[in-house]
Amino acid sequence: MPILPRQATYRILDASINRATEGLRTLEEYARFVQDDAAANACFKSLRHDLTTAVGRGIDRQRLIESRDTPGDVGTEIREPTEYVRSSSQKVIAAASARIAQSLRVIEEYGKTIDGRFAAEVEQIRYRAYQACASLELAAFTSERTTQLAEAKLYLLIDGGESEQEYTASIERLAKAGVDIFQLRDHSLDDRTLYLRARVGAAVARRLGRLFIVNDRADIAVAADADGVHVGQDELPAAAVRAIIGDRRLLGISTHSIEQAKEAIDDGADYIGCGPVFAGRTKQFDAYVGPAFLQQVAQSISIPAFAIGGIDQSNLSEVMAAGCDRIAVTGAIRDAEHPVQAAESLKQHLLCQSEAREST
Ligand SMILES: Cc1ncc(COP(=O)(O)OP(=O)(O)O)c(N)n1
Ligand SMILES: Cc1nc(C(=O)O)sc1CCOP(=O)(O)O
Ligand SMILES: [Mg+2]
Repeated sequence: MPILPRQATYRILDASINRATEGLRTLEEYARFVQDDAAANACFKSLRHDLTTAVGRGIDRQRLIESRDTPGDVGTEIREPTEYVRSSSQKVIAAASARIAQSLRVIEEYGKTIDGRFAAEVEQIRYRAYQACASLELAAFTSERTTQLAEAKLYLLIDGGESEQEYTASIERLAKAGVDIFQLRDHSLDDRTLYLRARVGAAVARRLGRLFIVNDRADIAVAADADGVHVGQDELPAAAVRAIIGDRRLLGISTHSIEQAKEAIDDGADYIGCGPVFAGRTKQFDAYVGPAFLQQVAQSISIPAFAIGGIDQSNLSEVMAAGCDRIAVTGAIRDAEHPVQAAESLKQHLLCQSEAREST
């Protein structure tokens, strides 16, 4: 007497095999068409093929098909609201990876009631799938970051706020108002608080599809799982930062001349800050680069470049006339009477400029 009704076991196996192969196919397509990664594509294809071969060897296909009863399946009507929402390709990968891992485990467990050798084969496929899914998910994170960075226009430097609640509520409001990148820059916080703010800020920003960068501190950026770190000319050199953050997180470097901008690219920066363009209240300087530097950058720098220093609604047109449609600000939003409206307005002007440029 089998430990489970045979018909039910075959139904479970049939559903789980379909789920696993669909998940593997989802990742195969991503590796092939999004990542152009032939090795990853081949890896998922061989996993799918090996699963089909193992099933063909260990499970009676006729019984599998005969057990299928989709109209009578009480589970097809049950849906979580999140099943219909994938806000990024990385979330598609994460969902497919989870589905593959779960269904392979189900196949393995119920497969044991039919054929132990089949279950052992599926176990090996499951281990290989874990590794392949993790690699692809990490690669998806990286390309998502790069895409978000390439599309970013409005970058805001923030402090840690009066309280964690006020800080996260502000990030949420300003992300919805159009801020694409947040940078935590707060020299008054102790390391523990800086880390805690970075961690919660990075999580909130990720949930809202925004990037989160930590100022100066590569160690805290990694510990808090932020998207990257921003360093200045007198701080850790790029190679030392990379040794801490790796290749998957973003590196931003402050530049004050075209020579520094070119050097930053050679050093592997993902983006640069270009300033100080104008005088502002956040940080004092002896000299200002003005829009002339932005013009040089627009003509010869290929990575994303954010103009910074005293930029607000009153001088944004000068920045844009210099060919720059990306800005990093503090005071223009922090000190505005209505920060949300200030962010919305800056973003709208930046997007108009980009659209006008793309259409010419
Ligand atoms: C986007 C961006 N650009 C420039 C800076 C300035 O960095 P740095 O020169 O290191 O000065 P501090 O911010 O550390 O005072 C920045 N933070 N962000
Ligand atoms: C922190 C910082 N770095 C700058 C640079 O040019 O490197 S300008 C700057 C201050 C940015 O704040 P605000 O928008 O209020 O001027
Ligand atoms: Mg710095």
